[in-house]
Amino acid sequence: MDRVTSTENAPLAFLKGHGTENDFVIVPDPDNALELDAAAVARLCDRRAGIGGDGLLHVVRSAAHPEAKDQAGEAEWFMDYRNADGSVAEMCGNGVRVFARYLEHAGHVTAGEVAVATRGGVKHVHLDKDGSVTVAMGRAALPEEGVTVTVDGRSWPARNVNMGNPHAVAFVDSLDDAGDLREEPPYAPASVYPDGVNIEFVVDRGPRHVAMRVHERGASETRSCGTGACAVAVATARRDGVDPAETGTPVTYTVDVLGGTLTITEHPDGRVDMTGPAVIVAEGVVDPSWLAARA
Ligand SMILES: N[C@@H](CCC[C@H](N)C(=O)O)C(=O)O
Repeated sequence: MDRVTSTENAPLAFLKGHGTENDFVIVPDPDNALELDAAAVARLCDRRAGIGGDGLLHVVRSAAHPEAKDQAGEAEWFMDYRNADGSVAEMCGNGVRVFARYLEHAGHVTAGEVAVATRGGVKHVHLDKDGSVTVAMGRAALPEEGVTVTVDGRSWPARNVNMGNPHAVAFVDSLDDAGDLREEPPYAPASVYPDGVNIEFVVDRGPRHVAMRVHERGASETRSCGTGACAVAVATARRDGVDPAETGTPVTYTVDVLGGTLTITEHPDGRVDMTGPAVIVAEGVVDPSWLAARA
């Protein structure tokens, strides 16, 4: 049974937003009154039968959510992130920028700094006056073990990078090498990634400039992935023999995604910042009879 609310089928307010065309259904629920189970999330994210999105941003006050209560002192709002298939993820880089844009849109915060609680810890987001949004993503973890990524019988060595969520970054000759990722999903070993993995395919575009495609865990191919772009920038820096911890100088990569461009800076202490757009495109109400039919 799909469960959108536990007690009633009241109209469900939503917004739609995107960051470099990584698009999200936004569901404001300050008091955590809704019971959004996996099936309900998948219905809302369905591009034909629902609203459509790569994921869903459930906007809840940290104090009202059992997974975020301990972050409430630092961040008033919790991004309860769900993938399009209804699965839960630790972090979403584009999502947290769009989440901050929503908080501004709704009048909960003004332009400037906002702290957002996530399953990957509190993220500090800066809403710039020029419309771009920068998020301090934290540090990347790069386990030494290499992994292999396979698509349709072809394999590439890949770098294992964790940005709070898992990534495998493979350097390829052409972005077309990955083929039709929606038809033929890529594979990376479950022994390394027991909870699944986001897989990025990367080509060089110029000095400190790359382009990527991504197959997201729980969402198939998307037009952008913020945590993925950070993983790609850090993996590319190491491939290029650049480590800010050794040089003492920040390094910035431009990462082109299918839906735009993200700018990623890694600092000498390992912190990674990401800058890109975040846009609210629509808001509305889900038809109560549609909700009722699904309940
Ligand atoms: N699109 C997101 C990542 C969303 C979560 C991911 N699919 C996962 O399961 O880890 C981003 O912008 O980072």
